[in-house]
Amino acid sequence: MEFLKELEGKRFHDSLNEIKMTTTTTATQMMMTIKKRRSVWVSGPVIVGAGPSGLAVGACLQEKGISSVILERANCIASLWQLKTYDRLRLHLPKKFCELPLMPFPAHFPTYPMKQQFVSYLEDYAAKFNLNPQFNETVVIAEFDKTVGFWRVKTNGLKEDFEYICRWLIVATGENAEEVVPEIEGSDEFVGPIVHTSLYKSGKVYSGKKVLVVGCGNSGMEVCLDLCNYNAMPSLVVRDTVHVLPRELLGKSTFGLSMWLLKWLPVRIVDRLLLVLTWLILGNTSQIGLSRPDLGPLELKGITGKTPVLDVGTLAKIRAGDIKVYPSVKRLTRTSVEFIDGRMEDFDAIIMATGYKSNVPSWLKDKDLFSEKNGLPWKPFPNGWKGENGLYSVGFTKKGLLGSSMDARKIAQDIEEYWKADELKHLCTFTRHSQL
Ligand SMILES: Cc1cc2nc3c(=O)[nH]c(=O)nc-3n(C[C@H](O)[C@H](O)[C@H](O)COP(=O)(O)OP(=O)(O)OC[C@H]3O[C@@H](n4cnc5c(N)ncnc54)[C@H](O)[C@@H]3O)c2cc1C
Ligand SMILES: NC(=O)C1=CN([C@@H]2O[C@H](COP(=O)(O)OP(=O)(O)OC[C@H]3O[C@@H](n4cnc5c(N)ncnc54)[C@H](OP(=O)(O)O)[C@@H]3O)[C@@H](O)[C@H]2O)C=CC1
Ligand SMILES: O=C(O)C(=O)Cc1c[nH]c2ccccc12
Repeated sequence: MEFLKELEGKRFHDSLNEIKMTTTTTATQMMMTIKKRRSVWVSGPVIVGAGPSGLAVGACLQEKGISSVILERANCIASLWQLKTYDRLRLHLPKKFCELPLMPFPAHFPTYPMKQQFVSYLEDYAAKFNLNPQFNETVVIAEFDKTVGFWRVKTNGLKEDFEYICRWLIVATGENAEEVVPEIEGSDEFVGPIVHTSLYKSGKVYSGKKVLVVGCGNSGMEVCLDLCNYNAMPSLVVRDTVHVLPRELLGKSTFGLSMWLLKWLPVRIVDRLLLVLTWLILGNTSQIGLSRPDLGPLELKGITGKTPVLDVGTLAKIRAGDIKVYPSVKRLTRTSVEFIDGRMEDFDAIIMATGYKSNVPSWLKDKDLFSEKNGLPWKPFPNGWKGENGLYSVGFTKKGLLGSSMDARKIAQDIEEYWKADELKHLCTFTRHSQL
């Protein structure tokens, strides 16, 4: 133990030589690797995250002749899409609302591209703009060093740890960085698997099984449908009100139609129209356990960020009795689930479709741009993209990929102004020196 204390002391005194330890049961088995944290000076911005948002801002900067360094904890771009989503996933907004700046989707892509098509678009996008993220590097601390006027961004890598020193720091780690898994009484007792939707690929492994899906956002609703298609027996926990809209209305995408109507009409009127049209197509959803919030879908999205569910067939399955709807879970026992209305039912597996959260407060020391409570910018859209001292945020607008593109453009434009001013300064200095 003394040995450990000594090491801790050394770690404290030696900030550049980070010491990493993994301990097993005995001191003799103690393995120790000493990892040096190498400092890297970056003349352009450092972008944290190589999802669509990080790539979008990298491309916009590149177009202006500004190279950036992109740091990514996973081993690939768009890790949310490649590693944490189910097989049948498609964009649920038409492609024209999901394309990143400077490169449209290929014309042959369908209106709602499949996951693999979206990923291949992103790969082509990264290649076109020569974006080569540093993979397997997790940002663990980023803080502004007032004494020198630069950001210090510390990463942990597989073999080496780094400290990047830069003037601009762009946060692109996303609204969906970490899974939210609420604690449920009796989880330890339940004998079946309890998995988050980020690990769900398809219903194949659940064929013939009774599965409880907790959460009725877009993930929970679509996972239920997928389970039905693989002959599993899903039930859905709906704890609160929810807006379910058809993906298309009057032959147009609901999202596209909403955006068009919003150009002419106030949000409340558009919501009214959407709900009347929805009622004609989907009928009364409260009869099947899905009551609607008092606020309309777009007004609610604007105020709370809660995305309406875009139905792709789940409602019909609920109506047909293929998916049962339950209220909140009270507790779990070995094989069954007790609901708050007193009903009990046996289940083989539980899928937590309970969403995600930002991880920014866990690594960004600055507290001015992002709230520590929810890891999102304090200021609502469209004002949350810029902080102090060269700090920016992209993709935290609750407006999907369209929001990411808007942020990315603004950030690149803003940095370009400083960049040009710097170039001018250097030019002046150079001219002065050559005149001497
Ligand atoms: C299932 C699903 C479907 C969706 N469908 C749509 C849609 O159809 N249309 C739409 O507009 N939006 C959609 N969204 C919204 C979604 O937020 C965007 O699609 C998009 O992925 C957001 O991109 P992003 O780059 O901001 O975040 P992400 O895609 O989450 O990328 C962030 C990256 O940052 C990395 N990272 C996180 N923390 C660190 C760290 N500390 N150090 C280094 N790297 C880190 C992550 O590994 C990740 O690769 C969907 C979301 C989900 C979950
Ligand atoms: N095809 C597509 O393009 C898809 C897009 N998406 C997008 O991905 C993002 C994440 O979606 P999703 O994974 O569905 O997460 P969401 O955050 O949208 O939904 C989480 C759901 O879980 C519920 N919930 C949370 N905790 C509990 C609990 N303890 N008990 C019961 N219910 C609980 C929430 O209820 P409450 O509302 O009451 O808090 C909510 O219904 C969204 O932006 C979504 O639109 C997702 C899937 C497909
Ligand atoms: O998929 C998401 O969660 C998004 O943020 C994009 C989105 C889907 N449906 C919407 C309705 C209003 C605004 C954005 C979206």
